[in-house]
Amino acid sequence: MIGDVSRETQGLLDAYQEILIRWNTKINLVSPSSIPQLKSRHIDDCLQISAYAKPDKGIWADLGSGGGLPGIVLSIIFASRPIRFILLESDQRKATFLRSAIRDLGLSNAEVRNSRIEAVEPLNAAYLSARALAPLPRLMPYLDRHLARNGQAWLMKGEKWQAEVDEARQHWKFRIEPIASRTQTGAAILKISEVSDA
Ligand SMILES: C[S@@+](CC[C@H](N)C(=O)[O-])C[C@H]1O[C@@H](n2cnc3c(N)ncnc32)[C@H](O)[C@@H]1O
Repeated sequence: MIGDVSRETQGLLDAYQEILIRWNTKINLVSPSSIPQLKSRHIDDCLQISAYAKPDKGIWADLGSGGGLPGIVLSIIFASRPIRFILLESDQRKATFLRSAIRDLGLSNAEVRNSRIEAVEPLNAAYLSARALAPLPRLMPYLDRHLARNGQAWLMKGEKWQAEVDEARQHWKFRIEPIASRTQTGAAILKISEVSDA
């Protein structure tokens, strides 16, 4: 378990996992082989962000949400804050899943855009997240498009994160705070802000 959550929040996290498992038999939301470790491999992984991010208000854009990781997990955790979660997902079936899960969980703070990230109007998001979407050099134009000037991006990266940062630095200036993952050796959560062209 990462972080203490209320009984109500835990109930929503449990309900989300049940919905995800049910839909995963029809749509590949997460790798079927990872289902037995759904909590440790996926939910706790995403909960790490909530241990560090302290969002106060504004839009939180989750790019390439897929099965709702971390978008739905964070909208559950931050349900009592004045944050509006916008989940961007280009795959129609996954977007249908996300809308259904949001409705079933009663998450009034979350909405889905079934569109490509690069086709959505700039969101001016105070917060942004992405997990398993693309290498950092390909994420940077998305941050440039959707992150507000003083915004923070929370990117969940695998063990090659340092090489991705070095490559991204060739074209972009940004401030970075890497946080070692507690769920995957060598992986990191990158807090990125102050993005501009190099
Ligand atoms: C590998 S999955 C990761 C999903 C989820 N974030 C997770 O950690 O399980 C990447 C997701 O991003 C979506 N995606 C990829 N490129 C996209 C784009 N340009 N715009 C919107 N969604 C995109 C895919 O449809 C897919 O659901």
